[in-house]
Amino acid sequence: MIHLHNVSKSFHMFQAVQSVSLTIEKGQVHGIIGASGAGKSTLLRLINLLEIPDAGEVAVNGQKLTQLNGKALREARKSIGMIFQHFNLVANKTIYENVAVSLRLAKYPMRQRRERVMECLQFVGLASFKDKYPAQLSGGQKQRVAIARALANYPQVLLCDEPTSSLDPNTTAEILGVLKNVNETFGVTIVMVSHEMDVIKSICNHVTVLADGKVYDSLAIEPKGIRLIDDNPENFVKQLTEDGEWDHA
Ligand SMILES: Nc1ncnc2c1ncn2[C@@H]1O[C@H](COP(=O)(O)OP(=O)(O)OP(=O)(O)O)[C@@H](O)[C@H]1O
Repeated sequence: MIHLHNVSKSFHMFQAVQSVSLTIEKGQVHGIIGASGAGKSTLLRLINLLEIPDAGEVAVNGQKLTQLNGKALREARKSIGMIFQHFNLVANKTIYENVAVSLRLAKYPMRQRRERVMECLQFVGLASFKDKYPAQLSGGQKQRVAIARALANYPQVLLCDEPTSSLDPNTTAEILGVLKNVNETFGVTIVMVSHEMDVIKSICNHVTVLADGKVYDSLAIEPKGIRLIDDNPENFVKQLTEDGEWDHA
């Protein structure tokens, strides 16, 4: 489904990604983890050619993206959705318009746009928020809108760049639940960058560990499931005053 072959990317002489080869099979929830600066986001952005590689080959759905440009690349990108840490919603557009914009850009048939927007908002549980603006939503709700927008064009791949890093633990769990549902319901292959081991272990069934722009290891794992925390204030106080809590750090 996704094949990277000897892909490299430098920024001003600094090699952020160095000759990476990686295969991600259809239907995987594939995590990418590593230290800050390891090249995780750059690697993710190389998959849809948001970053153009200096060398190497990127193929998605059997299409060599690195051999495409202009219209053909835009067309191929429709099958690759993306979400970001800071949601990237358009502040002065309603929730409805934020999702509709991706259909407009993809020249989705005009008459069917409304139905498709509402289908996607329903999937993420936010149909009743359609006339609100991003500033009126919580972080978790904004990320759900971003997921609806990314799903609008029926992608086969969803790239997630630190999708839960701005969220509290229980909202993180909620978003991970939505992503798992996207994978299971539509068979969408998910590639998720995160620096949080708990996030990676919860839903990923394959993980690539990056170090200094190179693949350190790539392995199959058994997802541990999504863990909710008790966010009752009593529990916070209890945890703050209990001995041995530092072990959790
Ligand atoms: N557009 C850019 N211009 C210059 N340098 C860049 C650019 N994008 C990334 N880099 C550099 O490339 C290296 C890898 O960055 P990248 O964001 O891919 O790492 P990361 O593993 O995702 O890090 P973090 O977890 O901190 O986000 C970093 O040293 C970064 O400063």
